Amino acid sequence: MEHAGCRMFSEEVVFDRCFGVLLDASGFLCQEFETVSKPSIWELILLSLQCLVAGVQPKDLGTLLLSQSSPTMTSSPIRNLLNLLTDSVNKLETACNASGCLIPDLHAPFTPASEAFRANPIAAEAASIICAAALQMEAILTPPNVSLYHVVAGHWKSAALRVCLESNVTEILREAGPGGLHVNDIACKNKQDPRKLGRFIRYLATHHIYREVEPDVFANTRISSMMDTLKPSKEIIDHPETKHENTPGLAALASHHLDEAFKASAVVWETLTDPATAFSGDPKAAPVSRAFNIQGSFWELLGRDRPRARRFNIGMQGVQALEPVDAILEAYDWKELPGGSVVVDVGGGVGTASLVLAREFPDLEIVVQDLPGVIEDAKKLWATTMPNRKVTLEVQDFFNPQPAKRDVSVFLLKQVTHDWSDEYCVKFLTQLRAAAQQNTKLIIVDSIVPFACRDPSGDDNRGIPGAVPREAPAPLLANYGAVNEMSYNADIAMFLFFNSQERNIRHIDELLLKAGWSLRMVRRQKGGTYLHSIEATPI
Ligand SMILES: C[S@@+](CC[C@H](N)C(=O)[O-])C[C@H]1O[C@@H](n2cnc3c(N)ncnc32)[C@H](O)[C@@H]1O
Repeated sequence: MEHAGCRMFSEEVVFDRCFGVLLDASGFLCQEFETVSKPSIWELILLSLQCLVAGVQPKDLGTLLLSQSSPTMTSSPIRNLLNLLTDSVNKLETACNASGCLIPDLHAPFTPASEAFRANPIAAEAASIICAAALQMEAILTPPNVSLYHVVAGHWKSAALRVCLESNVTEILREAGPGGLHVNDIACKNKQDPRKLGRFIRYLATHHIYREVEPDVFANTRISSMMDTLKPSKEIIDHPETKHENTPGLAALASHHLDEAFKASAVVWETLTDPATAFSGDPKAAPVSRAFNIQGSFWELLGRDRPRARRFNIGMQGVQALEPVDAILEAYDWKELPGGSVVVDVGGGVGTASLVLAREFPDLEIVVQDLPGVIEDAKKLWATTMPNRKVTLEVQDFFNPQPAKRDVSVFLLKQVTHDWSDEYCVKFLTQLRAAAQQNTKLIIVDSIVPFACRDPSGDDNRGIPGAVPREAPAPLLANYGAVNEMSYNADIAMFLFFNSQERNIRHIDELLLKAGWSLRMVRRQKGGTYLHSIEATPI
């Protein structure tokens, strides 16, 4: 007997229905979830009663039983990922509520505030786990041919992005606001064919870079806003040659990668199979030289192409700006050095890192070494920034022997080794070893590429402190997967441009040993920086 709005059952009906539901649900579980160990009879009775009252079908009872994940039941991989997701979303929301930070809105432009939540390590870690779990779930469930084509078609997406970046779609859409703009109006401004342009924007909107607000009307997302030069669209459409001047630099960097790196990528296989370049470590054997048909290195290409050189420099300044200026202070326990200790910043550029050390540690004797033109620029910089600080700004090719009679406490090599292939690195590391005393430290500051699997070397007998990075919880990839992709991107870029590479910790260890140095510890820097510090001593 049933009333409107509520159900009334006689005892017999309850028993019959319970029993029926129980039988059906057990059958369903046996058929559909063969790997699941059997729930107890009491769990089944309780849940079947709940189902009966709620009007749930036996098939759904099976699913419900799984979701309640009794300790006796084995979880599926996607259920494990879902649990990680749920747990991490809880942690992220709690951390954001406590700090007053917002979880970013995909449809709002990037601002420093939109990323502020990452300053809290618990929130940052939770966000990484959520991304890694979601991507792994996607890899499990997306048809494998589609997954493969995410990568096969990578260069088509790059081509679409280049079209939008170079034709200033982001700036035009910024001016249109969140309601977006019809593709005909976008094309009218950037002088493109709307039927072609719309297809590229839609392709990117399918990956959350831009948003199709209504058919053929597009708006920016937080991701596309990263390409914004923040200049009026008319100005950069009329004067493309100065588009990147006085900008944050990420658009310049992306433009450089979508141009030179894109073209170099097209000839990677040819470079690896040509006997003249396949096993060479020469910078002139990099794919970029083949792509642009030049005999020299990438530097020579830039030397004869001013606009590309200018864009590259603006992009590099943008990358440098992402790195906290004071990160060098965490690279070594500088305060343990007695007053008068000599720190040599090898290939130190204009001395950006040394300026920080000179300010914080007035008693250190600092030497910045680089090639002649760079040292000229360094002199100008130090004269204006720290006119009263005694510093040695020295022209020194690091492939040559170091000046004799200098008792060096620390040789610092910041972002130098990744510019060179192994054979060249061994040459300059050997020169530094020849000039080292037994107590000299070598500090290499560079990125360290993580393995995509768990690294057992933390447990080996040598136990190098810091050698193994923080690893993601199982069943995630130990390196957190594609959310942590930037160091692999950088590695491939170093190959394309310089025939060099970013290295993993075992590779760095081997390189040091070949040049007479012994790896002692790794200082993993905090705060999202991609640079870490490797300390070595003479063997
Ligand atoms: C990527 S930059 C790093 C600069 C600096 N260490 C920093 O982190 O800001 C590499 C530096 O190595 C310098 N360099 C390249 N070849 C060199 C050589 N043979 N001898 C000395 N310096 C060199 C370059 O001029 C450049 O300043």
